[in-house]
Amino acid sequence: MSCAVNCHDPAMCGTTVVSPKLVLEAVNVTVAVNDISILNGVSISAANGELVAFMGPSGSGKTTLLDTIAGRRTPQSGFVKLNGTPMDGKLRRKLGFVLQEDTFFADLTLWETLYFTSMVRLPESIPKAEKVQHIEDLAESLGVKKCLNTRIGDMFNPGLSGGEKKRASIICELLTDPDILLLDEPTSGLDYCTALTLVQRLKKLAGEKNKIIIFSIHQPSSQMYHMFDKLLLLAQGKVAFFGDRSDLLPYLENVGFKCEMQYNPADFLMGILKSDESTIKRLTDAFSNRDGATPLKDMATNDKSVCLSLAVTNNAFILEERDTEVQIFEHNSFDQKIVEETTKWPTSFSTQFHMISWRTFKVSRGRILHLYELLQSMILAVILGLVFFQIPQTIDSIRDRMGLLFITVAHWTFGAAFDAITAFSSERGVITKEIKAKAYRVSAYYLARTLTELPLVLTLPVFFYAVAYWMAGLHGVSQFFVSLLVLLLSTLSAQGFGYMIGAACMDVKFGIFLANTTILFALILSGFITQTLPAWFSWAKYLSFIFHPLSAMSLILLQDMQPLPCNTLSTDMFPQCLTNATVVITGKDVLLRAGITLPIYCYITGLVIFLLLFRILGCVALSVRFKDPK
Ligand SMILES: Nc1ncnc2c1ncn2[C@@H]1O[C@H](COP(=O)(O)OP(=O)(O)OP(=O)(O)O)[C@@H](O)[C@H]1O
Repeated sequence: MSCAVNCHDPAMCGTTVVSPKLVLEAVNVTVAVNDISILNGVSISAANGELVAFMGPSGSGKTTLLDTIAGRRTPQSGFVKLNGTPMDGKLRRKLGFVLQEDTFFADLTLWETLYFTSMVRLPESIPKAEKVQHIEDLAESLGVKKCLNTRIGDMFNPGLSGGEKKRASIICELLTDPDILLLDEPTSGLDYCTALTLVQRLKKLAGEKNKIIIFSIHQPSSQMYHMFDKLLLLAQGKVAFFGDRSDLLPYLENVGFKCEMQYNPADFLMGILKSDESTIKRLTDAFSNRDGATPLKDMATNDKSVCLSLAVTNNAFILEERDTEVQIFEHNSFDQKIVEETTKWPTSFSTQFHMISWRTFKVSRGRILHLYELLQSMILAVILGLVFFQIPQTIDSIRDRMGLLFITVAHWTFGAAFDAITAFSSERGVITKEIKAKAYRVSAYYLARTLTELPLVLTLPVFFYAVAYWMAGLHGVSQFFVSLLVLLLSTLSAQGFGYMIGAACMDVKFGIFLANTTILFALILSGFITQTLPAWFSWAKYLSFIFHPLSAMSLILLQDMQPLPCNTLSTDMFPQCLTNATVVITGKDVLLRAGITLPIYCYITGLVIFLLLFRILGCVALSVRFKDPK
């Protein structure tokens, strides 16, 4: 396969314009973290049709600058403008950002991933058939059409290759036809030919579709280097050069750094950018103090690659290149429809809800109803069923009944909460990327995620409880269904608790620690482990989200139990057996002893309040997390 590039090929080098002129500027951007300067007065500008490369050693600030341009980081000073207007949420919709890491759902195929993106991020006015065609066209042009039905994969179950994933990330952004495309190290991890082909395609895209394409790159080959229109050299957060690529080597020679003919200019540049402090200081000082520095806005408008004039007639763009060539492009209705929709959410709440539900169901089904999960639940239920097999109707076996209820509720509380925390953390990367790209509303995500998982989350507890309940012979049919309902509500409340912790804690380990500690406290406070809490602290059990379902289930299963005669073993639990050996113990006595004194609706109400509270707080925590940077 030949990797040679014909840079005299107009299609490859890009000379056509199909949309109005755009100038993106970052002016005097300064970013610092904890008083450590990361970017120091960096200014760049780019116009459409240009391919701009950011080069610099690792840690020089390339990603930080891309993040700042994309609005993912707020600079301490300086600003980012598009055509002179400060970038805000609306203008950022014109911008696509391909992150350094490719974050996807590993279990989805490439087709499903692209289909989801196009359905939520493209306006509803575009027919589905057109969206599907758009996916296929982009997959074709970036050379991944053959793997549309391959799953994305991860390190455990590989799917797409690294290069294919990178191109998938680029297609996800290109689907919305952004005017500006930012890419953080799109060639990292790719072999020479794949990387070169990718840069060729970006170059072609910038030229043919008239986009501003800005990307960071570590070590471009000589062929790649000559495709860049503009170049930013960063060293220790300062600009060592920014301008036309063709001006760079003459400029460096002027300030005392001559690149020999036989050198790859990129290697030469990286060599000087990685040299000692004094050389870097010389370079950055020379650039900031350069004579006759061209004002930034002129740097963009004077650039040769945008020396084009644009005229728009009815339904066609007529383009004149300054030289001789005249080209006419049919107005692209697909692009136009996207442009019209840049000022609001691309799709309605119901479409976002529908598509996120569609994806959640596909992703969660494998996770929650995994064969191991089912086996684990069934084995545990059978073991409990055997240990508590057909519990006899005697007073000393009351502890066993309550013990079985306690284990059941505790098991599903821990299970649902931890599953929610870990699942949430595993998809956090994708969600963060999509929400920051304004693909959908946080509320649509949260509602779809919560409702879609309901049937999946509830399946295993139903199987578990059915096996354990009937093996232990806890009670009759109606009590089974009512107590099962309470168990399911309790599981949902625990899942909501997990979502809330997952949304609030960036650190998964801390989230698990927090959830573990809180659930243990809730178990202790429930009154089923100890009843020796001080009287002044007795109200605390109502704060336990486990006390309410346990109390409700105990009421359902014990309140109408047949009266049981005292025996010598029951005197500890029921002091009345001491004074009168002929007395019988009723369900009411048992419940009173366990501190369950309220009617059942009070406990169910308490449980529902916790359920709703956790869900609402989870949604608030997510919204705060993804709040738009100013
Ligand atoms: N939140 C942060 N807290 C502390 N330091 C940070 C933070 N973010 C970035 N930095 C530091 O800022 C510097 C620039 O980081 P940045 O990721 O922008 O570099 P880069 O040029 O993209 O590097 P690479 O090529 O390795 O991706 C690094 O030294 C990094 O450690």
